[in-house]
Amino acid sequence: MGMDEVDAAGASLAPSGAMLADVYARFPEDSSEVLRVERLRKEYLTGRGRLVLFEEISFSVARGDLLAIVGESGAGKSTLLHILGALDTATSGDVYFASTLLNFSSPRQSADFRNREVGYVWQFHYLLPEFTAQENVAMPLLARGEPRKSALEKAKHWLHEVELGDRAEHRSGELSGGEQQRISLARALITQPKILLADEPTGDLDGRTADVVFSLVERLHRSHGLTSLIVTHNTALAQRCSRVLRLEKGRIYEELPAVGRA
Ligand SMILES: Nc1ncnc2c1ncn2[C@@H]1O[C@H](COP(=O)(O)OP(=O)(O)OP(=O)(O)O)[C@@H](O)[C@H]1O
Repeated sequence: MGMDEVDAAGASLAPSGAMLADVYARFPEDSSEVLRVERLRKEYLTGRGRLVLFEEISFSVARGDLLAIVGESGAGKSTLLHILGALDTATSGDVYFASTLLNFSSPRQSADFRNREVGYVWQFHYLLPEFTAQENVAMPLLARGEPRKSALEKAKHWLHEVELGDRAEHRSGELSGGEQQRISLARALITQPKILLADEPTGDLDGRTADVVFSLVERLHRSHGLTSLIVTHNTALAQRCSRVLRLEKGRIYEELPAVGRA
């Protein structure tokens, strides 16, 4: 498969240091660029010296992209996803969200960005086993202070969206791995995030269950007009995405679409 190194798109950029509040004000509905990464570098200082994970990587993500991030174990895929979701910071380089530089001056500001704009699904679901499926899905809204009744109503709706409407009262610990992952997808989407970030969402599941969960991600991605970035080792699932970015030896490459892929 041929690979082309990705270039940053040439759209105009907001002035450096623009405040987070601007993100909301400046997100025009017809804007097609959701994320832009410019010359991103991440390194760790370890006991054995400097570990450069990636350097000078640049790419942009358009609204509606279903983008797979692939690469060898240890290539830095999770780290990249964490930086894009404001859970980690780069050593240098910039991340723009809707043309505005993410430049948080406090942990509270970055938490606010995450809570409003980003939905996360992890390989391990992090559901609270003693709480019902409905309560788990409602959790991000309850954490924001939304009244319990309306948070639970919305959670019921999202459980239907992931085809688990009949499991609302079940404790999450009583459900299967695939069902728990569908609940964590509903929990990620209940806040109606602008981007969905998923780190190996099917990594813990058998092949058939992985297919069910991924098909659900595809359907919700389409029906809710999401922009989704998915780290995966599963090449068959990656090939079902609209774009595939490969992290390799500290650089990022866009894989050309397979012949015949839509
Ligand atoms: N805080 C840290 N300090 C030092 N090294 C770290 C730290 N966090 C991660 N690393 C190293 O960075 C590298 C990339 O980790 P990362 O989890 O991003 O890779 P990955 O591509 O997602 O791997 P996998 O596919 O195995 O999950 C690893 O070698 C890891 O040991």
